[in-house]
Amino acid sequence: MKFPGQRKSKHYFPVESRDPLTNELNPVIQPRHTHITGIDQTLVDIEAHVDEEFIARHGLKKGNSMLIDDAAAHVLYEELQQQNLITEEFAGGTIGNTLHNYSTLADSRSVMFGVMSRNIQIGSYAYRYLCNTSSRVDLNQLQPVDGPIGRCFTLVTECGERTFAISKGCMDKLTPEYIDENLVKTGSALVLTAYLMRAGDDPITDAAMTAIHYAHEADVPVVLTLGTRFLIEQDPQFWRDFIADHVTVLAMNEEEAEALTGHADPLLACDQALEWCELILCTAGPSGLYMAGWTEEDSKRETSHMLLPGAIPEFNQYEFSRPMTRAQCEKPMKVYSHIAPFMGGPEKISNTNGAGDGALSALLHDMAANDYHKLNLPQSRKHHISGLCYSSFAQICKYANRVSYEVLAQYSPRLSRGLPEREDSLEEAYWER
Ligand SMILES: Nc1ncnc2c1ncn2[C@@H]1O[C@H](COP(=O)(O)OP(=O)(O)O)[C@@H](O)[C@H]1O
Ligand SMILES: Nc1nc2c(ncn2[C@@H]2O[C@H](COP(=O)(O)O)[C@@H](O)[C@H]2O)c(=O)[nH]1
Repeated sequence: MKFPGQRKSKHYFPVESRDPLTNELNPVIQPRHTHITGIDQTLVDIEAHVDEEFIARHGLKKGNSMLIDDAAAHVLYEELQQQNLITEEFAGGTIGNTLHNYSTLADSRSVMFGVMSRNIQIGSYAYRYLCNTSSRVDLNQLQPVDGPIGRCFTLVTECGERTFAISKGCMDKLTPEYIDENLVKTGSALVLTAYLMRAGDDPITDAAMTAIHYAHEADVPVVLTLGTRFLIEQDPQFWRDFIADHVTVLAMNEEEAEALTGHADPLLACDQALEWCELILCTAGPSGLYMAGWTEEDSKRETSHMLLPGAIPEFNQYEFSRPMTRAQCEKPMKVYSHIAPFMGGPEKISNTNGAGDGALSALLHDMAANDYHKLNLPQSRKHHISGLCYSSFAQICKYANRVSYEVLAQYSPRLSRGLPEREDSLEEAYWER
């Protein structure tokens, strides 16, 4: 497990290089490792640059992710091929991307539950999916199916917006027996997407609910990313109840946040959604990102950054506090943080595909690092108070933002490598420039 956020460690990280005093108290020869788990619809992104007329002609809605049937997929694919519009084909799926990016950043194991074609031809989509996934993502639990994985036509229009048309294949055929109870229960987090709930009669929804049940039994945080506003605005009350009943950490963009809460202001949306869950990551495109959560009143920490105006005045006052669940607090108080895009964003953004998933993988890294540190150094001062994360709200914002930038700069939703090694301190080497 790498240190989250590539900054100088004040606590012992990696855990082997500890203070000689604590070594005597509790010698650890081999650190104990942690992992996270996730469920996804196994998908390959087929990226093409098209105009808005193309989107409308194929009955799609700009910015949405829509399911299309085999006939529509055939027509779409034929046209893309004939006009030579396909620019890239790479492994996708919102949770697949998040697990891959987590494993790349943390240099640590994640486990993916999903399906995979039983017979794989070299060069097929299934083959590409496997080739384009980090070897730190454990794919041994995948359920074999007799058919293709899904295809996600990722149609990028001139403004950089991406519209998804999903040809399902067998991506929703995952059954609950393929969810390994022990792996979920021993994980640092279980990560899911709202897309898993739109599978109709296919079993992946039951598989997700089974995993959620295992996670709750073992007190493992359940992390949900909302996917697209179009899905949420169909039935916001369903999602509010779902989050209140099942979700610990919620990730969304500002449009999904508005669909969920009715608030266009991301800060007010976060404030509202905090009534239903414990921690929120809300990305807001060119406006950067917000985090909101709970901390213990008695251990809150004041920021040294400028106090920010907003719908909640000086909302970032305690952003140096660490996120906790309400159950971990005697006197819970709400904390908010915001950050503008790293270095103002890359000079050129060809598309924003996967920027939000990238931010979430950084948050997951911080959560898993906390678990890892606690498992190996339970007596550390860090764990006198139980927290959800290793770092403060402000520090996680920086890290998440930095990772989004990297995804935007490299034209693919999956990181090809971790953050640059020279960036051994975000504050000194990079951030303050
Ligand atoms: N146009 C942009 N300029 C600068 N940074 C951006 C831009 N779009 C996205 N980002 C960065 O990427 C993060 C995630 O982007 P966003 O578009 O909100 O995610 P999603 O893919 O979930 O819609 C933002 O918080 C910001 O840091
Ligand atoms: N599991 C699913 N993933 C989907 C679906 N529609 C799109 N996607 C994936 O989202 C990422 C991009 O994420 P974002 O951060 O830009 O929102 C992309 O790689 C697609 O594969 C879906 O229905 N299910």
